[in-house]
Amino acid sequence: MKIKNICCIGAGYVGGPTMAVIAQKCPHIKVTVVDINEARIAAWNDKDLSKLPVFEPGLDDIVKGARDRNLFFSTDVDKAIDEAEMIFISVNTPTKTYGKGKGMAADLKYIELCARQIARVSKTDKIVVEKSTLPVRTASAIKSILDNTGNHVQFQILSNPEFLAEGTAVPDLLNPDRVLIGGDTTPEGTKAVNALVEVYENWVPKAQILTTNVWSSELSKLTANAFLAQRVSSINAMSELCEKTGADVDEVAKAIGMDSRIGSKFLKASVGFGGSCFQKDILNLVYIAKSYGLNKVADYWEQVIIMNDHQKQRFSDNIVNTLYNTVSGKKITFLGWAFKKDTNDTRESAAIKVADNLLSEQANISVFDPKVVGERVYADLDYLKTRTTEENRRLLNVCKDPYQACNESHAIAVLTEWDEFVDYDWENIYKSMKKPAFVFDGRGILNQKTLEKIGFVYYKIGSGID
Ligand SMILES: NC(=O)C1=CN([C@@H]2O[C@H](COP(=O)(O)OP(=O)(O)OC[C@H]3O[C@@H](n4cnc5c(N)ncnc54)[C@H](O)[C@@H]3O)[C@@H](O)[C@H]2O)C=CC1
Ligand SMILES: O=C(O)[C@H]1O[C@H](OP(=O)(O)OP(=O)(O)OC[C@H]2O[C@@H](n3ccc(=O)[nH]c3=O)[C@H](O)[C@@H]2O)[C@H](O)[C@@H](O)[C@@H]1O
Repeated sequence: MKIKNICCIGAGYVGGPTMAVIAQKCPHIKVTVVDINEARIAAWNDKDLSKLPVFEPGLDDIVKGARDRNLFFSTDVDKAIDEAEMIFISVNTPTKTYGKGKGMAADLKYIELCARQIARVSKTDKIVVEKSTLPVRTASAIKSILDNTGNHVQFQILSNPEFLAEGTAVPDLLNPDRVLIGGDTTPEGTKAVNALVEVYENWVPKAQILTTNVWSSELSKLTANAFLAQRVSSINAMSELCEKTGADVDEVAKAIGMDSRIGSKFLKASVGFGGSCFQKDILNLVYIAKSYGLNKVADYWEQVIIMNDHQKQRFSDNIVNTLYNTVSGKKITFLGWAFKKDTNDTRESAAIKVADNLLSEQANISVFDPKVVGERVYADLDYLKTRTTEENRRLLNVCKDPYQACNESHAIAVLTEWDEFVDYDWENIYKSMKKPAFVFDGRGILNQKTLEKIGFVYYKIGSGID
C-alpha cells in the first residue's frame, strides 16, 4: 500500500519538525499538520521564517522548501483526518496534575480526544500512528475507542516513537540511529507496518528501520529516555563526589567514556537535566511499575529523578553559601534559561527551579537567553505559584543584552550551554561587576584558567577544590 496522504495531529516540537522532514523527503506525499492552537498554526504559516514556533537549527530551510508544496499547516482537523490514509498522533502527553496518578501518570486526555475525533470523522480505513510518547499498552485503549465509536471502518494502530532531541531535531530526523515501528503481527497489521516502513525508506537505510510488536515499541521509548536520564543523574552524582575530593568530573567522564562498553555520550555533568520528556517519562515508568506491584523497580527509576532534583537544589544552595550566606538584594545574572542550547524550549529547565530557590532568598535576578522571550520566563515562574506574578516581575528582570544583564551583578550563573557565552568579552564583564565577582558554571563550558586570571572566583559543577 503506497501512502499518498498523511495527517499529523499536533504541530509542536515533534509534529512540526518530523512532518517537515517527511514532506521534504517524500515529495509524492501530501503532509498536513493540524493543531487546535490557532496561533501556533499561524506561526508555522508565517512568511517570516524566524517566527516559526519551534526554533531548531536548519528547520527554517526545510519548511521553506516544502511548505505549500506538499507540506501544509492547518486548523481544519476534521478535513485533514478525512483525507488522510495515515494519521500520526503527536499531541502532548504531560504528567497528570489531577486525580488518580496525579504527579506521576501520563495524562492521556488529548490522546483520547484525538482517537474519538478520528473515529467520528473517518469514512475510510485508516492507519493510526502513535508518535507521542505513551504508556505501554495505550494502543489497546486507542483501538477500543476507534472500534467502539467509529463508523465501522478498519483501523490499524502502529507505535512509532520519536527519538529526536531538541536542538538537533533536523540532523536526528535526517540521520536517525534507528526508526522503530511496532505493529500487530496479523496480515493487516503487517501491511500497515510495511506502509510506514516504505515512507521512511525514502531516506532511512532499511537496516536502521526496526519493526517489533506494539508493546515492545511503546516500552522501548520510555526505556530509552530512562537510560539516557539515568546516565546524566549518574554523572551528576559523581560530580558532587568530585567536588569533595579534588577530582574533576570532566576528567572522570573522559576516562570512563573511553571504555567502549560505557561510551562517551551523555556524560556531561550539569545543573540537572530538563526538557519536557525525561522527568515526565520516568515518572510515568515509575507509575506503570507501581501499578503492576513492582515497587523495587519503581524505586530504582525514581532515584534518577531524586538525584536530578538534588542537583538543582545544591547548585542554588552553593550560590547562597558562597555569597556569604545571603543573596538578599544581590543581583545574580542567569546566562541561559532554555533547558539546553539551540532550542527556545524551557519546559522543566533547571533554570526555573534554581531561580525559584534564589528568589525565595530575595535575590534579584537578571536573565539573558539568546532565544527565550521574556513572557516565557515569567510564565515558567508564575506556573510554580511560589509568589505573585507582581513579585516575580519585581524580583526578576529579563534583558535583551548579555552585558546589560551582567552589569553591577554580584554573581553570574551559567544555566544553559549556549556556545556564544564562551566568546563573551569576559574582561569587560568582570570590570562591570561587583567584587568579588563570582561565576557559577552549571554547564562547565567556560575556561577556568582564563576567568581566574581575569580575577573571577570561578566554580564549576564537579570541579574539586583540592
Ligand atoms: N519534545 C520532544 O523533544 C519530544 C517529544 N516527544 C513526545 O511527543 C509528544 C508531543 O510532544 P511535543 O511536540 O513536545 O508537544 P507540544 O506541546 O509542543 O505539541 C503538542 C501539540 O498538540 C496540540 N494538541 C493537543 N491536543 C490536540 C487535539 N485534540 N487536536 C489537535 N491538536 C492538539 C497542542 O495544541 C500542541 O500544539 C509527547 O508525547 C512527547 O512526549 C517525543 C520525542 C521528543
Ligand atoms: O523523548 C524526548 O523528548 C527526547 O528526550 C531527550 O531529548 P531532549 O530532552 O530534547 O534533549 P537531551 O539532549 O536529551 O537533553 C535533556 C537534558 O539533559 C541534559 N544533559 C544531556 C546530556 C548530558 O550529557 N548532560 C546533560 O545534563 C541537557 O542539558 C538537557 O537539560 C532524548 O535525548 C531524545 O532521544 C528523546 O526523543
